Amino acid sequence: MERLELNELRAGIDKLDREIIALLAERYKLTETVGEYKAKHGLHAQDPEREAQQFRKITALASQYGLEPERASQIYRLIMDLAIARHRELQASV
Ligand SMILES: C=C(O[C@@H]1C=C(C(=O)O)C=C[C@H]1O)C(=O)O
Repeated sequence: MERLELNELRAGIDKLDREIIALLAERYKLTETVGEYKAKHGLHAQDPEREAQQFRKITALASQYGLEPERASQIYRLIMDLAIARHRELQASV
């Protein structure tokens, strides 16, 4: 691989990272609102039924886009765990 090609690949990565961060921030705002609703109504921070539904969707989407479903699941496990931790914080502050 030439140096120029490496730089082009990295520029592509930088562009995608900006989009990923923007989308994660948007997702975070939605989960924050869900967390506030749950805290207000005394609902559990974690919802295993919703998570099972999410993982079915995520693994199907990953296959569709050529990403290993197991990798996508690992990434989403972390994203969801962070949302759940935040929901627990919100519940503790009610
Ligand atoms: C956001 C929610 O809370 C938790 C986080 C989830 C997520 O990040 O997708 C899914 C289920 C819940 O364990 C929710 O219940 O919808």
